[in-house]
Amino acid sequence: MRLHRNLVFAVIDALNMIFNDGEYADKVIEKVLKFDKRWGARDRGFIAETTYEIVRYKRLYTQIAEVHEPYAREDLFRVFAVWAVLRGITLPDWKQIQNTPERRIKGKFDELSKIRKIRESYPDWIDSLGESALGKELWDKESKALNEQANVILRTNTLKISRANLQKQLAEEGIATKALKEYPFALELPERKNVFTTVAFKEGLFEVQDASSQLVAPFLEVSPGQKVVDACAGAGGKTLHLATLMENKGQLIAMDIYESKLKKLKVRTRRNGVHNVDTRVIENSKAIKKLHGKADRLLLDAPCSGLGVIKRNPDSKWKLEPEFLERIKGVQQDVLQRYSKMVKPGGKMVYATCSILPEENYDQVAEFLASEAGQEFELEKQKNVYASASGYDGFYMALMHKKG
Ligand SMILES: C[S@@+](CC[C@H](N)C(=O)[O-])C[C@H]1O[C@@H](n2cnc3c(N)ncnc32)[C@H](O)[C@@H]1O
Repeated sequence: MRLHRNLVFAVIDALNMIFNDGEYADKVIEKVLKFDKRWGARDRGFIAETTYEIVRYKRLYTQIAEVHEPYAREDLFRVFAVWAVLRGITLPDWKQIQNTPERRIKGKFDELSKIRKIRESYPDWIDSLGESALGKELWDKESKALNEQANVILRTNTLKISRANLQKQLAEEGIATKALKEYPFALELPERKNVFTTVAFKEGLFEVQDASSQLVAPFLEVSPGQKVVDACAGAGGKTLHLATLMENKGQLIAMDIYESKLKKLKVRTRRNGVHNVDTRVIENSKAIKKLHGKADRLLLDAPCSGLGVIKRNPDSKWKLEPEFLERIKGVQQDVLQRYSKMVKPGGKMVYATCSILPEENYDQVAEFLASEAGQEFELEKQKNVYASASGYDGFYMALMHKKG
């Protein structure tokens, strides 16, 4: 591979914004890719993938490069040179990376790779938490699997098209896909492509949604005509999926504390041809009380650490803090306690997170079931999805019913 100066400079700029200015990697990539209109798909791919790879292995690469935060521009070039040497790329004769000690880099890599938290690049606290929560064997696998690049997965909007026909239409638009056997609505792209410019996307024939995330809505066992509440709907990834399972019939109430997210959801419902969604901002407890005892089904797709979706958001490894985890666990239990009252007798509720930590998952459900609010509920089934076993994001979901 030949390195192009302007593309490498774009990577350095991106790393500076992510590591030194604390900006989110996805937003930074979006911004940097706009620097030069002449860049083609390959150039863009190089910038995005190299930046993400360096963010993923930040601890390993910065330790090999012997640089410390905040990183000067020359430090970021040293980190980049480490990445290139370990990839077996011949370094060009640029002054920024002159005298890169290739043998020393390889030697340090061999030495530091013996230590999991450095090899897989996790902060100390996440690495010890992962091992104590999941056990050494599972965390060894999971910490590695969460560093793999996430493939693009689509969910067919079955309100408009079947999966087989969507696959055909995308093929006509030059997008090859593979139907995933165990995920009835999913198509996976073997090769990364921008799917948002396709006619199929503009017509609302699919949404981009990880395969594990596609397991959540079916777990709630909804049917057409029901009254379903999605209480942490955000921009509506799962709301849209619930609407397809309800065949656009019945009432689907999408709630969130942020109006801005619900606005994005509305745009998506229009594109998807979804007509049964009613959005409600949770400004105070009134919005919840109004629905006490009314819902046939309730989805609590709770805010969480996101430790299951590190593939997609590798910078969260460096942004997440123990205090945030403690705070979010409080929100998770509060949501279970107060929002569960919306379920009517005989109704069902799913509590889900994109975390792999038992303290955000089963432990929360167990605490809820043992509390006064949980007395009327029984756990029907639960599922832990690990990236190392599924190849997709890490998730947790628990289905509970309220006694009739
Ligand atoms: C995991 S995200 C939801 C993702 C969304 N369901 C999807 O599939 O695209 C969790 C959501 O909970 C919202 N949230 C945080 N605290 C909340 C609360 N107390 N009540 C309701 N929603 C809350 C966040 O704004 C965020 O959108």
